[in-house]
Amino acid sequence: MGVKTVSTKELAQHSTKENAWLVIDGNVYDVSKFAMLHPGGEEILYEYAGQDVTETFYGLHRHEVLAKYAPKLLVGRLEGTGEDELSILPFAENTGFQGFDSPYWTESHVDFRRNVRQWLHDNVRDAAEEGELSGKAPTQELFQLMGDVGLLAGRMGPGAAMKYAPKELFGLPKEKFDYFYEMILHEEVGRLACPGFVDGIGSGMAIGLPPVLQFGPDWMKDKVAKEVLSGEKRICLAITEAFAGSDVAHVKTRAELSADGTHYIVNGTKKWITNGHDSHYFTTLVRTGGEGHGGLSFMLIERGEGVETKKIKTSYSPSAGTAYITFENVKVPAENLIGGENMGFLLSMYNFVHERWMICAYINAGSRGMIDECLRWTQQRKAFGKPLLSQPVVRKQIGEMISRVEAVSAWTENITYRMCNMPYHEMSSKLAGQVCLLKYECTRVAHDVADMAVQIFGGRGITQSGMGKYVERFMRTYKFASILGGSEDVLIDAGLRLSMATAAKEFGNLARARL
Ligand code: HEM
Repeated sequence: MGVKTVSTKELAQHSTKENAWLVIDGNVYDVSKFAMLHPGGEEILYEYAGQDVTETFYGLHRHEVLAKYAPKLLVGRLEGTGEDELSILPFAENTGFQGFDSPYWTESHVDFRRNVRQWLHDNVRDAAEEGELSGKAPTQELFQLMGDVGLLAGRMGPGAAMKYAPKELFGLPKEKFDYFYEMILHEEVGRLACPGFVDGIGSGMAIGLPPVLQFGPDWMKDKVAKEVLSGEKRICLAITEAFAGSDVAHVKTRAELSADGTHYIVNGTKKWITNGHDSHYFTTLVRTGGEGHGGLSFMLIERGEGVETKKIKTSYSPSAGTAYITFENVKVPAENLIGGENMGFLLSMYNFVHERWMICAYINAGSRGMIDECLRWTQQRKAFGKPLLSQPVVRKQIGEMISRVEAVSAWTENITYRMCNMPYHEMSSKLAGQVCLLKYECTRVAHDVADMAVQIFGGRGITQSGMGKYVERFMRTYKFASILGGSEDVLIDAGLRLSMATAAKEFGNLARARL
């Protein structure tokens, strides 16, 4: 459960020697007993009892002080400063959630976001912080909770997954669920700012289950989607190899069909597989035919004999379960083939639009979170006798962050609107180029935003605990978004090529002549 919310009235009642509470960064600490042990003296703490001492505190202590004492002294969070509430700082939320009109966001979306944020705060935030630091995988209990509330199905998006979703997702009837609601889910998990853990709670599923849902046989959908979306089991997408990252056509893992046609024997390795270490199922790209992209197929491989997974240490928390996978003479029933032999490359392209769009929503939330962090910090932190925010050079940097984030958010909304208005197969081809370019720009913005945020936070922006910890984490991990799901340099080129191809297909010879 989340921490207790302390009202300002309750805080005021704890302003005596016997009952001394202090506020630092919105957290309320009980220092009544600690005061006599305080190296800086007892009386000084009583003097400030019942008050917000954030500024004074940071003028005298290092952040580690809090990391050490907070667990013992923490009472709760002061009302109005909660991480579960919609921020009123300009641009710290999408402005459609700050009282401005929007063609996309309605009251229902506002309620939905509030409900999701509150639920994540109560059920996930503490586990996420803990898991991000310890590297432990999210628990089975948490997966089941997420299944019950529809968070797992919701992160798959509207359409096929809704068959396996509960009747309501965070109070919204599932029939009303569309890509804008889904976008809120990705943004809100992104906002937890625990990138490794957040990938651990379903990123493998969000990319590994779509091939099953879109192209798998009915038995597979009903069994696997039900188990995964209820939180009972885990699935991941096993495409990349040490030999082939974004260059999918060079995948080497081989599947040989047995002489009687009943099963395949799979041999090979996969690398950088998100959630691979803890997955029960692997949606795997294998070579069933000749060289190049025409010889690839997708199949569902269940963990069993011959399947080995080893954790890879990456820049974010091992709670993501990023794995190196070895398939050694793994026997896979022929019925586990997804979408027909040698169709794998096409199928993998088909799902990229949704995957890349999802990464955009997620990383934009991270970039926006940096605006929030910087606005809070620069009002609080004084340098050369005045708050940082009163320095034009600091305002220029934050202004630049805001302009860039607002631009990519608006572009993401625009594409989301298109997704809501075309069937899945159409969006997978028509929006392919647009989403490549969108993802390129979102992660470029994240790069610049991370850089500026660290500059603004100074030493704290490179410190893993204390005020700058989210900035440090963002700086250390935003690159995941720019590499996973197709790396930036590949996407900027593919974006234009695919858009040209779509235009030629759509408008035929006329377009070709003009192109
Ligand atoms: C939860 C609240 C607090 C904790 C856990 C805490 C803890 C500590 C610790 C561990 C030190 C030793 C020096 C260090 O390691 O940085 C220290 C020093 C000090 N503290 Fe606190 N403190 C708290 C609140 C405050 C407040 C509110 C004030 C003043 C308004 C204050 C004033 C001082 C002073 C003046 C020193 C001595 C600094 C020096 O030697 O340069 N502390 N505190």
